[in-house]
Amino acid sequence: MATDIPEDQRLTDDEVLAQVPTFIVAGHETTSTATTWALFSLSQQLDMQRKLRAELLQVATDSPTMDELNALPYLDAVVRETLRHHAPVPSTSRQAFEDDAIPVDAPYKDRYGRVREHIEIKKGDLIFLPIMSLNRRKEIWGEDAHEFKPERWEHIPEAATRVPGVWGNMLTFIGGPRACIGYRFSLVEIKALLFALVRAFEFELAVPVENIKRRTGIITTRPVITGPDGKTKASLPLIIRPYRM
Ligand code: HEM
Repeated sequence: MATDIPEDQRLTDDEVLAQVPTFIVAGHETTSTATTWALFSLSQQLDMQRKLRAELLQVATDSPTMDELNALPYLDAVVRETLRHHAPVPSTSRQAFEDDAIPVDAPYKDRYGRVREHIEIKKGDLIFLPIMSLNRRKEIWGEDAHEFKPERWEHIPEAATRVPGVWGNMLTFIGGPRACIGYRFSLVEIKALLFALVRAFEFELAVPVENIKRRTGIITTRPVITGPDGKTKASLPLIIRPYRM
């Protein structure tokens, strides 16, 4: 690899190759799943799809720069809301290296009815992090937390400003030293995909929305439908028409 850095700091060819699966799973599936969910929500909320298209059509070029994409407020709100509402990685876990106490926002009752001021954990405990549930928490986002509403990003609630995620007042890319390293890249990828797709096409669901369920695999959560054979498969059937002004 690069010959202008000291040899002991260079990656070997094997080390470079070993990154490929990580980038395919961590980088490709997550971003494509996020874009799929964005199209799912925009196909249900045609007013939002039209509003987004109107904004995108004001851009004078078919190949905008990253800065041009990032300057589009409604596109930004749609991407934020997609990643909040449909967190492609809906949960993860951590294991405690040592006994510890996790601070909580407000006292709570444990399963024995005792009031607790923090969560006690022991070395080795596994801690499940319900990313999507936290992203949709009514105590943070209000009564409409379970709705897809890009407009909420015009004024986010005060409680959301305290969410310790690495990006966007949500836990979609988690936080701390092992947060997602690819989130900036992913955000601009999703924006570029939606820019090209929503400018050129109109999207509508091809099956009743009740037929589309959510299934979580090892990492990502995707839309699935049940086929005539009774088997579910990852799919989002859409009717796609070229957009004519
Ligand atoms: C919408 C898109 C994405 C989502 C929702 C997402 C989400 C996440 C989450 C939740 C983690 C933490 C996993 C854990 O430790 O339990 C993570 C880690 C990671 N992500 Fe992403 N990611 C996305 C896109 C990307 C992209 C585009 C790349 C690379 C180009 C990437 C590369 C990585 C890598 C390498 C890690 C491991 C970091 C570490 O352990 O230090 N991700 N991602």
